[in-house]
Order: sequence, then structure tokens, then C-alpha cells
Amino acid sequence: MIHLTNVTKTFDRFQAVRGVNMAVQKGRIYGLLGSNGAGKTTLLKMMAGIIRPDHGTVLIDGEEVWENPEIKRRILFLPDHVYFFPQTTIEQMAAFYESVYPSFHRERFTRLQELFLLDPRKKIHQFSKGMQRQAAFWLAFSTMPDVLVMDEPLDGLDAVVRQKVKNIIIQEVAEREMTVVISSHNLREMEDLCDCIGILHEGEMLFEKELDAMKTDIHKIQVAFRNGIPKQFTEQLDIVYEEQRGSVLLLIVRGEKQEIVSYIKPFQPLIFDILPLTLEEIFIYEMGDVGYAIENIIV
Ligand SMILES: Nc1ncnc2c1ncn2[C@@H]1O[C@H](COP(=O)(O)OP(=O)(O)OP(=O)(O)O)[C@@H](O)[C@H]1O
Repeated sequence: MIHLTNVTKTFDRFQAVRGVNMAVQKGRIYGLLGSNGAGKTTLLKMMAGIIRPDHGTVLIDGEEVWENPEIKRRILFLPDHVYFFPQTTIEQMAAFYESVYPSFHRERFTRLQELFLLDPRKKIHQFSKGMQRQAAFWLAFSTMPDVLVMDEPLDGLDAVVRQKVKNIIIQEVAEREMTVVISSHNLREMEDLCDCIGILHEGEMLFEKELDAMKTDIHKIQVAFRNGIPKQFTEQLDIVYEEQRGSVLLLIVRGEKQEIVSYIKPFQPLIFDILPLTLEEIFIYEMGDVGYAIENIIV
């Protein structure tokens, strides 16, 4: 669905995005993580056709996004600072969206009022910041885009609204295969929402992986043996991290769970636990290899 190939963007000789390749399949939710200044906004704006890459291609369904009105009608970009025309109401903004996006769904707009509980006839600038963000979501979800690109959209929303918004995103993806790209500083926030995570660092894509595969491929193991650790025990294991705590050996091991269990059982351990890792733990171990400070993306 979305394909970025070798995308680069330079501002005044500063390379904000460098040779990024990225693919998002239809009906998936892609979480773009990275610290301040990593290049997330720049990348998302190129994806939405708002700024033009210096090099590389940004394609949606095989077509260049830049200056392509047909494609742009199918994409909705929710910026980190939401913008509305001065002195307008939500109702007036809805009429504008309706005139621009053929997919705008009037009935859905009316139905969503029950969720957002905002007065559509009130001037938007009179709402609080969080309420204005809610208004932007209300309009975005009423537009029913094929591709929803969002720049740190959950910042400034209270916990109840965050959950409502997440639920609508998940529902839209499940029901009509909307494709979502969402940027965030916060790994924990993305954990229950995204299918795939990419980490952007200093303009480059440092790491990209499917969450399910990530969770099933790595395990925390605690083992202890009656007469110490057998000599060849760790030889056949793909060990990411190893620590001895008294007589207990703690291992972080890559591999298929059943295969690991079948390998360890014949050594007849006295204690043997195999546990899943939290996403945060997986990142700490995986990113340790490339020297990325995970604290940057856990707020
Ligand atoms: N219009 C511009 N002119 C000059 N430099 C820019 C421009 N837009 C972005 N940059 C620079 O490009 C880099 C990446 O910025 P970008 O806004 O894409 O990062 P980000 O990952 O979204 O950061 P944050 O999480 O802080 O919002 C930064 O160093 C920024 O100063």
C-alpha cells in the first residue's frame, strides 16, 4: 500500500531524513517511534504529499503521492499542531471537509458526536487544546480516509479520550482495512495499537519489526541445576543476554519457544521458567546491540 524507497530530505544542507525505506501493508497500523528531531514529522509529511522528497519515491498503491490530487483525497494527515480556519465551528469545518473529501460520511459525523461530546456549533478556538484535538479526530474519522497519517496524535488527550480514539482506529482498521501510520515518542502507548514498529534515529530507520513476530521470537528463561550449569548447556542457544543470580541462570534467548523447551528439558533443570518479555524489555535487549538509548522512546 505505502512504499517509501530511499527517501531523503535536506533542509539548508541538514539531512533530516536519510535514505529511508519503509513499507506499510493495507489494513495495518505502523508505529513510527523516535526521539525529538529524529525526522518523524518530515517523513510523515512526505508520506502525505505535503513536502517533496529530494530523492527517492513515496508511492501509495504504486502511484507517486506528490502533486497527485486523486491519491491525496484518500489520505488524511493529522498534524501535531491541529489547524482550523479562524472563527470556524466544527460544523463549518465538517462542511469544508465534505467539499474536499468525497469519502466524507455525514451520517458518521452525526453519530460520532455521541463519542466526542463537543458542541459542533461552538467556535473551535473557544475549546481547550485537548478538545480541539478531539475535534480534529472527529473530522478525521468522519472523512473515512483509506490512509490515516497522524503525527503524535494522542499527546494532550486525557486517558478516557485516548482509549476511545484507539478503539475507533482499531475498529476502522478491522472493518474497512484503513491503513494507519502513527508517530509517537512513547513505546508503551504504541504497544497495544500497532502491528509494526519502526524506529527512526537521526533521520535513518534504525530498526523495523512486526510486533507479533518480535514477541514470539524472544524469551526470558530462568534455570537452575542440581550440580551447577552443565558444560554444553548454552552452546546451542541464541543468547541475547546472560546473567547469573546465585544458582539461577537468567537468559534472554531468541528462538521458537517449543524448540527451546525441547532443548532445555533433557538437561533436567531443577528450576525452569520460560516467560514472555514486555515490548519494553525486547527493545532494551534488541536495541542494546546498536547502542540506542531506549529511554528516548519510553516516556
Ligand atoms: N522546515 C525546516 N527547516 C529546517 N530544518 C527543519 C525543518 N523541518 C524540520 N527540520 C529539522 O529536521 C530535523 C527533523 O525534524 P522533525 O520535525 O522531522 O523531527 P521529529 O522526529 O518530528 O521531532 P519531534 O519529535 O521533536 O517532533 C530537526 O533537526 C529539525 O530541526
